[in-house]
Amino acid sequence: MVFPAYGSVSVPRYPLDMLIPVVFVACFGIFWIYFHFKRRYLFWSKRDVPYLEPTFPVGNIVDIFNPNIHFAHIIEKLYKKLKGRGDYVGIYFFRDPVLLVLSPDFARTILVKDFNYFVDRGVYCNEEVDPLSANLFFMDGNRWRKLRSKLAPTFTSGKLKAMFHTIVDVGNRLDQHLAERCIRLQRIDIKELLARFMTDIIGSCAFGIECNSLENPNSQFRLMGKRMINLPKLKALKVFFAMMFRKQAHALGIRYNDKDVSEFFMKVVRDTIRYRAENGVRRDDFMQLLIDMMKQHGAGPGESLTFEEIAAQAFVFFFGGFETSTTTLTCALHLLAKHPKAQRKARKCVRSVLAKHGNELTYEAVTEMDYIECIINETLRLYPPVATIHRMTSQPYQLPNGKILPEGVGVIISNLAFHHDPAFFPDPHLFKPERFEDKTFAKNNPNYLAFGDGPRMCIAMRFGQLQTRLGLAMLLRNYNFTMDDCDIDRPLLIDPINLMHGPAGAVWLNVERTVENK
Ligand code: HEM
Repeated sequence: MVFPAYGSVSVPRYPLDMLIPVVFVACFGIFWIYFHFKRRYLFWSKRDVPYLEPTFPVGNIVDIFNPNIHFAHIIEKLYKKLKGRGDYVGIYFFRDPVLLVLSPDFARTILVKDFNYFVDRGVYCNEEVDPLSANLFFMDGNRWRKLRSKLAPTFTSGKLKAMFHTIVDVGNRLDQHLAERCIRLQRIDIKELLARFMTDIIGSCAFGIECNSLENPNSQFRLMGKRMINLPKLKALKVFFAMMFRKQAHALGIRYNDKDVSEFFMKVVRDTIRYRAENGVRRDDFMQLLIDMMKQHGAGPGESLTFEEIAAQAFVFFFGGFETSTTTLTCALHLLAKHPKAQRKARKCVRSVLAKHGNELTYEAVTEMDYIECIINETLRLYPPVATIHRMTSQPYQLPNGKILPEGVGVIISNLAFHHDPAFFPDPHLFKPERFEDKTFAKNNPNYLAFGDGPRMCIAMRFGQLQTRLGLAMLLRNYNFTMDDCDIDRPLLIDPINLMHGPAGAVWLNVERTVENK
């Protein structure tokens, strides 16, 4: 064995000559990024668009690193600051120019009149690693157009009527569930209860599956729903990175849905399709309509709905359906507990319409409950679950000042800011369902964008309205909702990390079965 002589052992060196190139490369990198950003920051001035001076590297969204503020509130804050500078203003999300729309009329131009220039939503998705992201919400261009026209017939009033009894069945189970618990006053986390209720409705309507999460809070569908909504901080950061840096996120293969969540939904869809085919089962639900579409459109290449496409649409119906409607109903009940007079009026409306319909909750009865409609509209005005509307130029677009926006520039519309602007809704922070008593007010109002607008507005608006109205009617018919005195003046806190704009944590209300004339 040969031992090296002490004198020949080479002493490890951490020398300056290794450090210097590293520091040099780092400095060069930082300078390069800095100048790259600075060049990008000339985008709006070159196009004579009024803009807000950006700060390197965050642009105009400095608050993005504040973990206590929701993205929709950051945009609302910018709107308040910049309002009065015209129809639109240029801002920057990190290095990317984004057009912030300041007037509802210009919002309508983008969403409706000039829609052909703004077909894309421009949100990140990566179909290769995450097949469920190939859904209507994320898709762009011609693929979106084709899919939208195929899916639109899913939500006609005829189809909704056929599905109505499925929703009522789940509603009856909710009634029974509460009846057993609320003979005397009970304090209930209404958000959790409604999330389970909505999971059961959407599970049934989108997948044709009895999730039974009302009875079993740990049902797999409920757990999956929670996983999609309550993002851990690291995952939220990843999603946020993907939104801001789409190309880089694509290259890194970032996915929204965890692999096991994705596999769970794919398996449910596969099993459902197989079960129905083998047993000749048909149901009045979205899944059946999707399966029928797979058969109908199976003619030409590119025309058929593939299994992955079916799974992705069922998934977006589940995700889009349960969280938006849970948030709406939770906020509505919270507001009604704060405003007992409005709650009594709503209950009276439900009971008097039901009396006319032989005490049966029919489709026609629910659509006749005008005051319930006003409450849902006012709730969505105050708390829109989708609180920013996104578009991206899908071809070069000439701005009203004659300058051209190239393809791929983001556009953001803050429906939350419009809804809270006293110029459009006097006393915007007060709960006044009566504002919507004139039925045309919500329909033709460019300031009210709870479901978006134009060809890309919420495809399931009528379904969302139906299930929230029905849920509210069922609950108000037999239950009274109140809150403890100490909670009356406390505002509803919004969860800053959730992609949707909805309440943070539990929402506790006192629930009690009511007597007929109360
Ligand atoms: C109260 C309930 C709901 C609200 C407030 C709501 C709101 C919205 C909004 C604001 C958009 C974006 C519109 C735009 O960009 O112009 C949207 C899109 C969408 N929503 Fe809803 N939604 C609700 C319920 C539902 C339900 C129940 C489903 C599914 C069953 C659903 C599925 C979708 C889909 C698939 C899109 C994308 C449409 C497209 O890009 O073509 N939503 N929703």
